[in-house]
Amino acid sequence: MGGLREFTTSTAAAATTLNTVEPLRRTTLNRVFAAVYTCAISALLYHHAQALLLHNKTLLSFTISLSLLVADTVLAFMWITTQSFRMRPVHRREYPENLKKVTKRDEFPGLDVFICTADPYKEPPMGVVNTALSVMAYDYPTEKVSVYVSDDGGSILTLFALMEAAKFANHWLPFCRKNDVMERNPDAYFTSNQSWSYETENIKMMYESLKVRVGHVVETGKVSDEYITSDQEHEAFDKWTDRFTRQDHPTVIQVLLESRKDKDITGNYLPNLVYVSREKSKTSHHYFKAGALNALLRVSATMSNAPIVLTLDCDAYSNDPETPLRALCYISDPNILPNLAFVQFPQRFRGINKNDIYASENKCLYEINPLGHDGLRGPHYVGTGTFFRRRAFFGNPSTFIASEIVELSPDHAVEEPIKSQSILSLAHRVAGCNYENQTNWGSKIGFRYGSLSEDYFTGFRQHCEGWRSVFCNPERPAFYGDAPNNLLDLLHQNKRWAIGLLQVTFSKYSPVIFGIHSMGLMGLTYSHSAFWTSFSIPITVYAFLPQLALLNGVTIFPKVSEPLFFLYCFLFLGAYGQDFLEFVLEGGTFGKWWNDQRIWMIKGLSSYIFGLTEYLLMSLGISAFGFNVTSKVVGDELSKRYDQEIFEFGAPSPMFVPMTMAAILNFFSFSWGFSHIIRGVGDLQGLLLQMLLSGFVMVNCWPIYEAIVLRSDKGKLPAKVTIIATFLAWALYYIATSLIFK
Ligand SMILES: O=c1ccn([C@@H]2O[C@H](COP(=O)(O)OP(=O)(O)O[C@H]3O[C@H](CO)[C@@H](O)[C@H](O)[C@H]3O)[C@@H](O)[C@H]2O)c(=O)[nH]1
Ligand SMILES: [Mn+2]
Repeated sequence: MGGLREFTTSTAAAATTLNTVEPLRRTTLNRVFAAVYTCAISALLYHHAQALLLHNKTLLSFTISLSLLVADTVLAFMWITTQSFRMRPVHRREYPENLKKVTKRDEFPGLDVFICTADPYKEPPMGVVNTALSVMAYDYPTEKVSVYVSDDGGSILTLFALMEAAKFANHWLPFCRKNDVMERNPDAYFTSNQSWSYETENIKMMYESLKVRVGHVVETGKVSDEYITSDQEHEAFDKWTDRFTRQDHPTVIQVLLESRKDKDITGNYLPNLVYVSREKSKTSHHYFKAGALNALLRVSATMSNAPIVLTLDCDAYSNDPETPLRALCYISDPNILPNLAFVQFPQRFRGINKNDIYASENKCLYEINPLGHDGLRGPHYVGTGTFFRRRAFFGNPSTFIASEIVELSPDHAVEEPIKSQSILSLAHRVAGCNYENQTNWGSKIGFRYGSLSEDYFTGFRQHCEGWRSVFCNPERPAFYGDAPNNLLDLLHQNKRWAIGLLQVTFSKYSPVIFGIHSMGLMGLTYSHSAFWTSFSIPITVYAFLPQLALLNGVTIFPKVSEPLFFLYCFLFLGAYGQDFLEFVLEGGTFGKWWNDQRIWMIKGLSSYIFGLTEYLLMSLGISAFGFNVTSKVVGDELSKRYDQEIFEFGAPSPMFVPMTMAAILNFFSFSWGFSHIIRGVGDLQGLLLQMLLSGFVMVNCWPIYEAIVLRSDKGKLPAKVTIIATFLAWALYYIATSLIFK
């Protein structure tokens, strides 16, 4: 890593500002509010405990007090964990224009880009091609850039697409440079660019014909001879023998472009482009994406061993060619560098509809909470858009852990050309599926194993080791990816995350114990995500219990005349109000916030409950962990409904059942309450809060009512789900009424 050190000192010599950091103005207010809110929570929990200990004479009052105590304790705990990122939020800014002033481009450190893909049908090869081209065309010395694509799908289609990309890069890279193109993802460029010239027309035609060839190959599922132009390509495709399957195949490493050798049409060097499909066998564990990334860490070490590594999901294309320079503004800062593990850019998504109906932007996770993390040890690693220092994968900032062979060490210099026999055979060796046996990979070095949320776990372990990270959120989004575009995909994705988090929560590295012990408040930020699934407890309680009580005319909240009534109002409005303010202050709109809180409720009634259940089953050995890749394919009809902001249910799934039950039950309880008010019977004062709550849940459930009653399109709620949910809601009412409310 000599290269990185020299680079730092030379820039440090010039006293030019590369980055600034500033506390957010709302910090003091946050702290005052935290003190007041803590008192309010304590008062409420005291009230519940008292009710439970002193006044519980019947099964009814006991059940109610206990449920409310448990639900509110969970909410209180989760609220406390959020304080960790409200205590010291910061905004950073970086000045890449200054970097250009003080450093010569040929002093920039090398950059290895890792792109992961896993399934040519859920992750169309054209998407991978566009992502690869967008980073190959970075505004960065091309001979310092190496792009490695990991293909866990072991697909000849993806390899073919990348070969085509390599040929197209010859034209695309000079075109971008010459015309100073911002969208270096060709697809995005041709969709948005309106000004035409002969040159543009020409390159567009090339791109279109590439698309046709790749499309044809993907459609037929094989690479026919007409598309193979050289013996080298033949040799590569010949590796796909009859015995080759995605779960069982030898390593395939194909150098598609070699920098310092391959030149584009204007005579400039091209970056390295390497296709890697690590060895797979049915008898060994592959650790999903973490395993893929570790294989890339090693393969890239043998070939280019750049000190900076950028990890990207295959859909996360670059939207700004300056991005590596922004990362360098931190990496080259001698005040930050010694402990710096990574610079994290937020995940941003293309094609989100106006009010973001599925809250796919995940604004709190990707944009708001990281500001708070950044005032402590830095943002969590979110899997993509992350510039790592290679050194951060080998031990803590002061103690280096060597890997088993010297060639994989971060300061090992690669002397030979990457296509040389010795390099290629070493690269194959380190991509083998038994290579990691009896090594520290996945436990002490590299990306860490043991969680389906490998990003969360790896970043967490690095922070525990004493590393820090930096959050970089420039105005022009650095990367754009694909968000799930239907409800079920979203719920499945969140279920996977939930399971991944639980694997960490209940490991020996649990954030609440190990995390808080090793890094205090920062550990609390990780505890917040670790217990996401626990939100399902209060959400379930508040979606069903007050409503069942209402249907039985039983009051469970304070009357309007009692002081406790105002405590409830304050707690509710305080939490929602603060959440709303943060959302809007960071550029959100009311519409998006509203959907964000709705989706939170929906996840609580599906992803989290099912994630928890599946985690338990898996821990008992009843089912196995799997990584279900999120589809990046968009169907026409589906995307039309998405653009109209209509919820997509479509396929019948058990995940829809609890939320539909809640919708039905809240409708009936609200109607019951309403009819009693009209008739002037019942205790309105006592039942008011329950009525308000039912009303609130109903407004949130509006898309579900629509999907049950008003719609006839393919995305409506399947009748099967409605029937089962109605039956279960009725059964719940019947059981509760006859056992508890009798
Ligand atoms: O065995 C596998 C499974 C997945 N992937 C890749 O992992 C990435 C993320 O998969 P995706 O289905 O898009 O999951 P998301 O939930 O959308 O991804 C988020 O959550 C993941 C952890 O669950 C992180 O790895 C991602 O970076 C983060 O964007 C994709 O590029 C896949 O190709 C692999 O390489 N190998
Ligand atoms: Mn994804």
